Amino acid sequence: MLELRIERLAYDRTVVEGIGASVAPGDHICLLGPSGIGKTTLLNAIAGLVPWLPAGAVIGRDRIRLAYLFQEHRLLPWRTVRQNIRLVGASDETVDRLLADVGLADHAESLPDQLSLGMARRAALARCLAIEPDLLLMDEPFASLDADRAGELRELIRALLASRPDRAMICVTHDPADAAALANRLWYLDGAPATLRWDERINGVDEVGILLDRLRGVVLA
Ligand SMILES: Nc1ncnc2c1ncn2[C@@H]1O[C@H](COP(=O)(O)OP(=O)(O)OP(=O)(O)O)[C@@H](O)[C@H]1O
Repeated sequence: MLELRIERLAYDRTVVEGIGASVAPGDHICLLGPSGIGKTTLLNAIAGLVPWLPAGAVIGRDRIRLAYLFQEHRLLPWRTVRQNIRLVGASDETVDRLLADVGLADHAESLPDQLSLGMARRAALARCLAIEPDLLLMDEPFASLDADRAGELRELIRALLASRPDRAMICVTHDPADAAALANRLWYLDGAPATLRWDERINGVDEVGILLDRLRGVVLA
């Protein structure tokens, strides 16, 4: 689906370098790493939001549909939830179905400012799904939510991923619980400049625990 050959991502200094990896349909990747290491920068590069990245750094993106759930909801504040989702080309019927899926059936005509943080994030997720993405990128989708809301949203995303097995996902997170719930592959970004120190396929919560123990070994080594 995607081939990453990213030599360098730099602002005033090089943040990330030497990323070589491929992403296949059905990959559910959690991208972990210390704060400020470059996870969002890498996700942005994958999304095509780093304009100076040379052609050939991310191969295959032009052949897939991609949606990005940003940390902020990025809904247009002067449009209703329905209008925001219709902007990506969804019919009213699709909007209603997706809003029901994310538990916002009663909020189609609300403005984003009338929603709580968690509700706005679910509305943004519905907009992502309206794109029918082959690859769903998410940047800390559970950040700033209380444990109950985060758990609900995690469960919702897990169910949505299960409903279309060939869809791929890359989710930036700090929380190993997200990896346990959502991932079948873990990436760990670390170093200065940062690179993928770790790229492991996983399968099941026990294995996540074992891998995270090994990962702690890598981090502490
Ligand atoms: N637009 C920018 N201009 C200059 N430096 C930036 C910019 N965006 C990010 N950086 C720097 O690049 C580094 C990586 O930032 P990035 O947001 O990608 O890290 P992260 O791993 O996603 O962090 P966090 O886990 O805290 O969200 C940081 O040192 C950050 O200060």
